[in-house]
Amino acid sequence: MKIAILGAGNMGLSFSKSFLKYELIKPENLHLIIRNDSKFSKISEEFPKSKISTFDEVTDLDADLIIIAVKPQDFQHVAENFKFQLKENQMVLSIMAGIKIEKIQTLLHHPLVVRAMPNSPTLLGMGITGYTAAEGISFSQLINIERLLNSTGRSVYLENEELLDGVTALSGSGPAYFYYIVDAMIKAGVEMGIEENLSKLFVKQTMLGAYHLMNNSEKSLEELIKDVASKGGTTEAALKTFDENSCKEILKKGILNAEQRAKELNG
Ligand SMILES: NC(=O)C1=CN([C@@H]2O[C@H](COP(=O)(O)OP(=O)(O)OC[C@H]3O[C@@H](n4cnc5c(N)ncnc54)[C@H](O)[C@@H]3O)[C@@H](O)[C@H]2O)C=CC1
Ligand SMILES: O=C(O)[C@@H]1CCC=N1
Repeated sequence: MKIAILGAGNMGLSFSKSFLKYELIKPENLHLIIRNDSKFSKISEEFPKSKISTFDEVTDLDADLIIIAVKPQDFQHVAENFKFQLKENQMVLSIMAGIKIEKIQTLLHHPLVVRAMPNSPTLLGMGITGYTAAEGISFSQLINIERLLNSTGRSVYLENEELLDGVTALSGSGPAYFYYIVDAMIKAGVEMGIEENLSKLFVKQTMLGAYHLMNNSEKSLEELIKDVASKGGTTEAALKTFDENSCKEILKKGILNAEQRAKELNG
């Protein structure tokens, strides 16, 4: 299989590394397409055997799968400035937030589009991707794509494309919410006089341990909270402040706002 990555940024390169790591493609069969020359030498050092071209240089694209990993805001420009024609049997996999399959099909004049929403832990093979496909894509074509996605972590097929905006808001953006909470905890530690490095260690190990406990427990989240929060104790004092300030509601509101933004990105 030959794969072209249109937009070799964070996600495009994470995907590329996973495909090579799990030997799903040969490095010679990977074609990285970049906006301009500025990152050429850095990328060619990382991918010495792969083909690297700038967008304007590509006049013919010899790939079975083209992964579109540019920002949604750049997509229209990209689609209108293709110097190559997509061939009938080429598959397109978009990981752009918000942009619907129908819009991609229309702008690319091409029916074979799969839309996916990964997240940044794909870099470690620990991501999760929700994906859906245009009508007319065969089961075996879909399985091939799923095999690639699974090299970046887990993947879940969704029948209903509308849900992908929710997935974007939940797991696509999710790592940033997690870092945001971790950051607030580390800063609280520093304010209480704990050295920053130590505060980081306490918080990161707490998140790791709590994740595993949650994952290995039969108990509900409420019960797990109860296990930590002793009556009249410290945790209860913290949770009271969170509830008084509607923390959970605010987090939920933010996530719904992310979903709304995904819908707006389709234009
Ligand atoms: N960063 C994340 O955690 C996630 C991002 N996404 C989606 O992945 C896509 C890429 O996001 P990132 O990798 O974070 O952005 P990025 O900015 O790191 O990568 C985008 C790349 O596209 C390149 N580009 C722009 N125009 C181009 C052109 N005409 N030809 C070739 N390359 C061009 C840019 O130079 C840049 O390197 C976005 O559509 C985003 O919605 C999806 C899930 C998670
Ligand atoms: O923030 C964004 O728009 C992209 C989509 C999900 C994560 N990053």
